[in-house]
Amino acid sequence: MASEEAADPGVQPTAPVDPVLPTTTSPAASAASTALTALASCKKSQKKKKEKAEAREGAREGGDETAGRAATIKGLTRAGCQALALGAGQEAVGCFRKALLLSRDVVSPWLHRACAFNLGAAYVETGKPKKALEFLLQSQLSDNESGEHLEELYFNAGAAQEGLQDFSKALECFDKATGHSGTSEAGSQAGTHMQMGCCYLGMGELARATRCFLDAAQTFVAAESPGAAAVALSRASGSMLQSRRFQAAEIAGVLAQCRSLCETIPDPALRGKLYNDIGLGYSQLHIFSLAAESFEQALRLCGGELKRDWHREAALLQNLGAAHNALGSFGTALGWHRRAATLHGTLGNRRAQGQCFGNLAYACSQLRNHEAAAENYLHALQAFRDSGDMQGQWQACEGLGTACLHLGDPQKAIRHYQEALTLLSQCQEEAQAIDQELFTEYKFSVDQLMELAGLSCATAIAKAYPPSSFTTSHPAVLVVCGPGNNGGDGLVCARHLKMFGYQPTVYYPKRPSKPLFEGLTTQCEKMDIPFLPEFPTEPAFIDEVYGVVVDAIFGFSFKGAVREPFGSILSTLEHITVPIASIDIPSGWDVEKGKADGLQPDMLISLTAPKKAAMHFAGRYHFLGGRFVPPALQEKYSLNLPAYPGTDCVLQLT
Ligand SMILES: NC(=O)C1=CN([C@@H]2O[C@H](COP(=O)(O)OP(=O)(O)OC[C@H]3O[C@@H](n4cnc5c(N)ncnc54)[C@H](O)[C@@H]3O)[C@@H](O)[C@H]2O)[C@H](O)CC1
Ligand SMILES: [K+]
Repeated sequence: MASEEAADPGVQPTAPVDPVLPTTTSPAASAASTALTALASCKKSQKKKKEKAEAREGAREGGDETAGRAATIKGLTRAGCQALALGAGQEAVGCFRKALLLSRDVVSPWLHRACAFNLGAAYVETGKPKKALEFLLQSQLSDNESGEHLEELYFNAGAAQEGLQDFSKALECFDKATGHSGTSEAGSQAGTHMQMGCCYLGMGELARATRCFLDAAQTFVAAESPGAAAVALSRASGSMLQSRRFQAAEIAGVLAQCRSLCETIPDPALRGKLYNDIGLGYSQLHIFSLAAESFEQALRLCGGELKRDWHREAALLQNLGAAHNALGSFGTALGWHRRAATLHGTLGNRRAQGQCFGNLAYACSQLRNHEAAAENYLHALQAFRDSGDMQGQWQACEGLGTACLHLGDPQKAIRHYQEALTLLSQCQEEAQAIDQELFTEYKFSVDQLMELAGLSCATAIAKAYPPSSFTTSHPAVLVVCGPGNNGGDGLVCARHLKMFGYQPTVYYPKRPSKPLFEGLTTQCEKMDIPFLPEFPTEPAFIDEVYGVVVDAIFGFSFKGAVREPFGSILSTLEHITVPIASIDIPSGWDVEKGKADGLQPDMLISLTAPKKAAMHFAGRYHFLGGRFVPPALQEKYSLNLPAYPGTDCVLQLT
């Protein structure tokens, strides 16, 4: 079971994840670490740069400037460098700013630019990319500057653009930096590759990101920097896992290389962090034996009593327990679960403690100790109640019900199962409550949200199925729209697809007579989007004419057995071979439980947040769209949504 997610005590636990150290698998985490890496790299080049600036300044000040002013600039520059080296970014900014002001009265334009560069680079360091760019631009060096100086300038400008999440501009700068890197050390070239990898991650281009990280790793190995090389490999494995386009053996190879480099890293903290990331990587690959070994190695490096990282230790204990559950070595798992639960309890991580109790209960039930299982499910239930985790609560109740059945108390089991059902329906009601609140409290209108939802769908489709990937003569898309808002999303999606250069055709058999839907229909008609009078009954016909089918038939309000004409439509769609992109939920699926013998779309675009049924989605592309839930509402309902990259309206989840 996942330590970051609710316990799933009734089923085989899934891969563990680390609640303390986010991996690079979610764009949210990658964006955060992008910024950190950028700053860390800058720091190094910064230091080098300040030293050079000092040297240059010393060499050129000459007799033209008053000796006093030049000496002050020199002193300020040195103080700025020292402040940077000590991590006092603000202080450094203050020194460099004063130096820049003084340099304005100095005749040497070169000196002025050097001071502007220092200030710009310090702003990169302090996480103020906009300001950084302003001064870096003032420092434009001339063409006859040495390549190394230009490399530094472009590197910092790239880091600033990256900070502003303008990844394509950042990549342009990094590209220029590598173009001027002829004589620079291999390490700095590899650093630029790392930054480029982070940019590609931010853009959701995972294969390119992987290539950059792997290139960086190779260069770091050649430069005998095992720590940096291992970090690069760890990032590479993260993007490979996220992209789902790589074979498990390839990813395992990268993890193994990373692991062997770890042995030579002297810094125990970095080694521990990397072993943990490697363990998470192996867990995602379901290689739980190597995951458990890696977590144990990380655990041994958690630090001595004085600077022990208790939070990391708790996460590692939890992950170790989860890995042993997954291996079926329940006897071994018990000890890890108990230690994890105790430590999380001491640290006040009540929800994580509930997850550990849930895992412990599951292990006990597998060992047929149903009394211990029931006791631990009760502890889990209480912890989930305290932390407001509804999903955890119904799962614990379900586990309790099963334990009671085994203990020969069917009446008690029924009561627990009933409670589980009530909690489950409350989860569903919660999703509807968010929906309601968006309209009533936050004063959004349906058409506003529908526009954003439909735009997300068209964007995700364009990302997964670019026109060049179509085997039909035109990028023809069939959009099948149902009678509710899901159908409305489909109409908006069709309109945006047309704007993106696709050739959508709509089938819309049940049209509500409401201004919203009538308006959307007219908009499509005015854009020359054809509406089919009949649905093609032959799956082969659909396969021949269209490259993608958008399923906008039913969303989260679908209930019961499918009524006509949608029953026949869905039966036909079940037999087509071209990819189906389902909006919000594959139509015909139970919102919670899915439908094993129903539509099996190639793509799912979850709106607002993935619905429970999304767990059963087995297609290639899962996107999240509908970037409109205000932060306060996300917080109120503990949505824990991953961060969207930059200004994108969609986020690729798998
Ligand atoms: N707030 C949001 O997150 C937004 C979600 N959007 C989209 O809206 C749908 C949910 O829309 P809703 O109108 O509530 O319902 P549906 O489209 O799922 O369908 C209701 C429609 O279907 C009929 N129906 C129900 N069951 C059956 C059945 N068994 N057989 C036949 N017909 C059935 C019912 O009578 C209604 O007519 C959500 O999933 C998102 O896609 C918004 O667009 C943006 C905001
Ligand atoms: K749908």
